[in-house]
Amino acid sequence: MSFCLQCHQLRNSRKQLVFDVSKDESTVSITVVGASGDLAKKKIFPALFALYYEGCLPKHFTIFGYARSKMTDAELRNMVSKTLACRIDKRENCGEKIDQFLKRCFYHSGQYDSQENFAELDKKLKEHEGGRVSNRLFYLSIPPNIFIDAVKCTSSSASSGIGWTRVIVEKPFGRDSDSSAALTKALKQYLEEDQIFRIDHYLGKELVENLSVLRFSNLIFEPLWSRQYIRNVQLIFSEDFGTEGRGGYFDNYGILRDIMQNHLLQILALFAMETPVSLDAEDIRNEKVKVLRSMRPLQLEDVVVGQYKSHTKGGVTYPAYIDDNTVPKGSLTPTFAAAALFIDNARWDGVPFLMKAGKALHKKRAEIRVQFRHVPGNLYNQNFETDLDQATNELIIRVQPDEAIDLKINNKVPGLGMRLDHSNLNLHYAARYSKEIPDAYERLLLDAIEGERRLFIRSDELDAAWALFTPVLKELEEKNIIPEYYPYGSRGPVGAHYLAARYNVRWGDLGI
Ligand SMILES: NC(=O)C1=CN([C@@H]2O[C@H](COP(=O)(O)OP(=O)(O)OC[C@H]3O[C@@H](n4cnc5c(N)ncnc54)[C@H](OP(=O)(O)O)[C@@H]3O)[C@@H](O)[C@H]2O)C=CC1
Ligand SMILES: O=C1O[C@H](COP(=O)(O)O)[C@@H](O)[C@H](O)[C@H]1O
Repeated sequence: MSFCLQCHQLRNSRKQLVFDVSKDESTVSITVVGASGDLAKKKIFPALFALYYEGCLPKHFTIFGYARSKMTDAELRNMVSKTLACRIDKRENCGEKIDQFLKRCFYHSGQYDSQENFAELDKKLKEHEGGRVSNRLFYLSIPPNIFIDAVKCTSSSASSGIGWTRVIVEKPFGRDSDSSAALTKALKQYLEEDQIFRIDHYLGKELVENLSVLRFSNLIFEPLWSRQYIRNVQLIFSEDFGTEGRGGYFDNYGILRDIMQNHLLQILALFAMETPVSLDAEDIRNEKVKVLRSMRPLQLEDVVVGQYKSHTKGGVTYPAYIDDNTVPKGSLTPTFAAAALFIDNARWDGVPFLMKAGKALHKKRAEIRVQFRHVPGNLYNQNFETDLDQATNELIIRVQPDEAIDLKINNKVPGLGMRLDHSNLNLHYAARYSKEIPDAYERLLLDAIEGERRLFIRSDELDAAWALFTPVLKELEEKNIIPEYYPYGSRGPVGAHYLAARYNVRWGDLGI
């Protein structure tokens, strides 16, 4: 019961309350299409369990796995149980809760383009729904080339009769403006825009959600949030592993499409948008679209691309990107990119927004760094021991790991002299809050169940995002631009530093 209460508190703090966990007699059926796959195992089933554990799923719910692989209900439960055992074992009464959860999980094997197989699924769903008002959520966790087949079959043969039907679509949403528009058009043949939940899981990360709170509920930040006080903004993503097993997918997309055009650009839009009229999904997304449309399409001279090469360290040899068997020989696909973007509006004119994203780098990290301008006529310029560039204030929002907000300030070193030092005012989540931070997929799945669209991508947002990246992606490919090779586990290509230097920027993560 305490779990339900927690969830009620969570819900009540949200604007839209769609159902009451304890009283609602309607049912929610969640079908994970592609249930045998990597994402389903790694993220979707664990997130669904976490929601169940927290009492956030409605009283009547059923989870179905759907894929071509032959599996019985017991085999699906076994697969889910294994993945849960290795991920969520720290919670109280976890074993008991897992058993209860698994009893609500079922499996149906079928093709993604078979109306007949989806009609069989529909029949099973109806049996479980027991004549209640049925709401159905389909999570398409399948490769993009079969999205449309699955959407067509879902909408014609397995959608809910009386309740709602929603479909979560995973990225990639196309690979350029044209393919994205074609995907949107195809989806809209079968679904209304308000049934489509395009997921960008970075929007579900705690510190990304907190970005608007930080800006709009603290007097001390919003007045500084402009070209007048901010020198540059850096959006940094790095992983300390390579494509490992996903090279086949990755090679068709590359880091600009895999991370920058979506995750980092979404963060940028939230960071830079004007104050929305309200916290309603449409108001927020309107502002995001506006700021994206005020941006200049990325220019080739403002991009540096790299690819990781093999490296031996401590007797271990780490593979090159092209050593992955699923990657075509001689592939030039970038596994690293740095880019400078600009927003041509009154607030941000001339402020470089620098992005850096890479795989197989020295650290796993995602952060936003805001470097403020110098203090004009600073009385203490002579008292710094380091160069003045390092004496500017910096706000660091660490999205992961070890979620934190640090504000770098200057202070006097205690003592009789007058020496200045830099220190961090910090909010480190692990120290401040004992509760575990929910995974992004938990938040987003709950939002989709509740019909909250704020953290999902609208089709015009997608168009605006692709308009910024499509020209440069075409140019990189047409001109066969050779990436700068960087050793696996390094800090990436030196070109990223030259690019930043062109705009008088020093990457803030250099010293860490
Ligand atoms: N994995 C990740 O970390 C992330 C994935 N995504 C996106 O989520 C979606 C799912 O990803 P992921 O789980 O990694 O994908 P998988 O490659 O694991 O595919 C999921 C399932 O789809 C079926 N499938 C795979 N290839 C084909 C094919 N060519 N034709 C028909 N069915 C196929 C398989 O099930 P079966 O054979 O049983 O039918 C497979 O288990 C993709 O759109 C991906 O881009 C997004 C972010 C991160
Ligand atoms: O969408 C993707 O994200 C993951 C990184 O997600 P995170 O939550 O673990 O930071 C990335 O590895 C993958 O290539 C990409 O498709």
